[in-house]
Amino acid sequence: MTPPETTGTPTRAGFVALIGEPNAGKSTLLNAMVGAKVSIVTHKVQTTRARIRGVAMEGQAQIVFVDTPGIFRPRRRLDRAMVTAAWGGAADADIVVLLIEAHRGLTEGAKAIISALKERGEAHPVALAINKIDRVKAETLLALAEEANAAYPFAKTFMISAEKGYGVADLRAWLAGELPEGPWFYPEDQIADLPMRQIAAEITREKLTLRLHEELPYQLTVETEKWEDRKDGSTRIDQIVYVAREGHKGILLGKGGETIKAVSTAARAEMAEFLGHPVHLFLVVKVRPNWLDEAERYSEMGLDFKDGD
Ligand SMILES: Nc1nc2c(ncn2[C@@H]2O[C@H](COP(=O)(O)OP(=O)(O)OP(=O)(O)O)[C@@H](O)[C@H]2O)c(=O)[nH]1
Repeated sequence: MTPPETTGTPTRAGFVALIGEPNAGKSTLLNAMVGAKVSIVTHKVQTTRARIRGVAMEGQAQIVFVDTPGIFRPRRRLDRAMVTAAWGGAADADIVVLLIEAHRGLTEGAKAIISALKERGEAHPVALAINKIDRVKAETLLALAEEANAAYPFAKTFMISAEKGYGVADLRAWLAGELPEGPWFYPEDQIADLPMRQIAAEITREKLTLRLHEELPYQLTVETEKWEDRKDGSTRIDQIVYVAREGHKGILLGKGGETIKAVSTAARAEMAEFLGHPVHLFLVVKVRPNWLDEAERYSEMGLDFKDGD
């Protein structure tokens, strides 16, 4: 086969939001499309504000899965307000995939999500994935697909079993083809540990917040620059704390660097606990005056590093 780069196949990249009731199988599906490492991590972290749950490569396309953080987690009936709030994540997405469970059918929760999709006048394509098809008969499935498509004009319907892997490749290939043409968001060698990089950045940010209280400069971001799993079982993590002004740098460093040292110690301990092995953390504070432009760029990408939300 001719390599893609010589055929002139354009690269594609974009964001996909998986939505659905708790237990619909979102994590299992993500796992099947991205790789096991990712959802083990994301399952542990429910409070992180980082929204990237994983990145899958499909041919020349980079599919970035974004989360709808915490919103669909509560184990009670979905009400309108919750569903509406969930769009924080889905609004950033180029494509939305609604997961429903084959054996449960079009539940009240699923209907509430569909109403919200309609109310919003969702402009992006919404695909329906009927999951857990291993649990029902074919006739049931067809009837459910019909019922759901009568309720909403889904761009496409997939019948899948996230657990057994049925239909997952088809869904992924379709998603890849629907994404807009454009350059990839992330270098390929960062994809596997991207969610972990984000979680590590969130941890440092949280420690900064705890330490600095209201002194915390509003314009502050933490980025994980390097992530290196070492042969001795430890991980080296290099992070940059960006501030907008020289004066902020002083606040972060503290007298004789004591503030940043304390933050680093606390953050390292939490990262080590999270990963279950030793961590070497290196923090650098840098001034990036054009931070606001950058923030806009990140928020376009579905990342949310802004303060105060
Ligand atoms: N039989 C069957 N079970 C599945 C399938 N996909 C997922 N499950 C099971 O359904 C349960 C819920 O799956 P999760 O992936 O955790 O669901 P989720 O939507 O991420 O749930 P929340 O994290 O609560 O939002 C798990 O016990 C899975 O093993 C499937 O295709 N077939």
